[in-house]
Amino acid sequence: MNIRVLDSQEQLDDIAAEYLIGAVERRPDAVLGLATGSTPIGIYEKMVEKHRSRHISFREATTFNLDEYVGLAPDHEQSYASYMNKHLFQHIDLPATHAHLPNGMAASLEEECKHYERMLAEQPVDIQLLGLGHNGHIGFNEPGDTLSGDTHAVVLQERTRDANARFFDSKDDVPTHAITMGVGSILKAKTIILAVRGADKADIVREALFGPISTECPASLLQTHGDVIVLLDREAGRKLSL
Ligand SMILES: N[C@@H]1[C@@H](O)[C@H](O)[C@@H](COP(=O)(O)O)O[C@@H]1O
Repeated sequence: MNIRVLDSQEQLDDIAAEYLIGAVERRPDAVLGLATGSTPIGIYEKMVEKHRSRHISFREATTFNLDEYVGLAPDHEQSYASYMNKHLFQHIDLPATHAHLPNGMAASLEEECKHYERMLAEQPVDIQLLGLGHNGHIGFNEPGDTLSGDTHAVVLQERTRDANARFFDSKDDVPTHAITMGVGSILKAKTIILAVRGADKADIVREALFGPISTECPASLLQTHGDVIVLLDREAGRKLSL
C-alpha cells in the first residue's frame, strides 16, 4: 500500500483528482469507479477544474458508482444519482449513458444487482475511488460475520444511518436499504484510491490498514489488493506510525 498523509485538504483533493482525471487523459475510454459521501466533494471540484483548464474530455469515459439507496428515485435530492449530477456529471461532458449507478427503484433488486455486476464484468474499473465509513465500511459493505463478493442489496446499520442523517431532514428519512458493489467487485479494480479525512476516522484508518484482515472491518480487505493508494489528511493519519 502506498500511504500518504497530506498537509492540507486541498492537496488531498488535488492528488486524488489527478489520479482519476489522469487515467482519462492517458486513455480517453478509461473506466472510473466513483464514490459519494462528503469526502469526494472537493475531489470532484478539482476534477472539474482540471477538465476545464486542460480540456480533458470524458466523452469516451465510463463511470460506475459504488452504491445507491433503495427506494430513492434518481431525481430525489438525496439519491446518489443526484449527488453525482450536482458535484460532477453536470459539469463535465460525460455522456449520460456512460454514467452508471445501481437503480434503487428496480422492481427486482436481485436482477438489478446481477445486471450491474454483468456491466462491471464487461467494462472492468481501471481506477476506483473509495471513502471509508466510521465502522470500516466501503461502499455500503457493512461489517459482519460474512461479506458478499458481488453487487448486492444490504440492510444499512444504524450507525451508518446516523452518520448519513446529516444529509436528510431527519433520520427517519434515511433509507434502510441500499444496493452496493461487493467487496469482491471493488477489489477487481486495477487501482484503488482510498481517501479519508478527519480525526473521527483515525482509529478505523489504523484498523483498516494495519489491523487483522477481517469481515468485521470490510476496508481491511484492501490489504489484499496489490495497488492501493491511501490519501489521508493529518487528522485521519494521526494514529499511524509511518
Ligand atoms: N456509502 C457511502 C460510502 O461510500 C462513504 O465512503 C461513506 C463515508 O462518507 P463520508 O466521506 O461522508 O464520511 O459514506 C457513505 O456511507
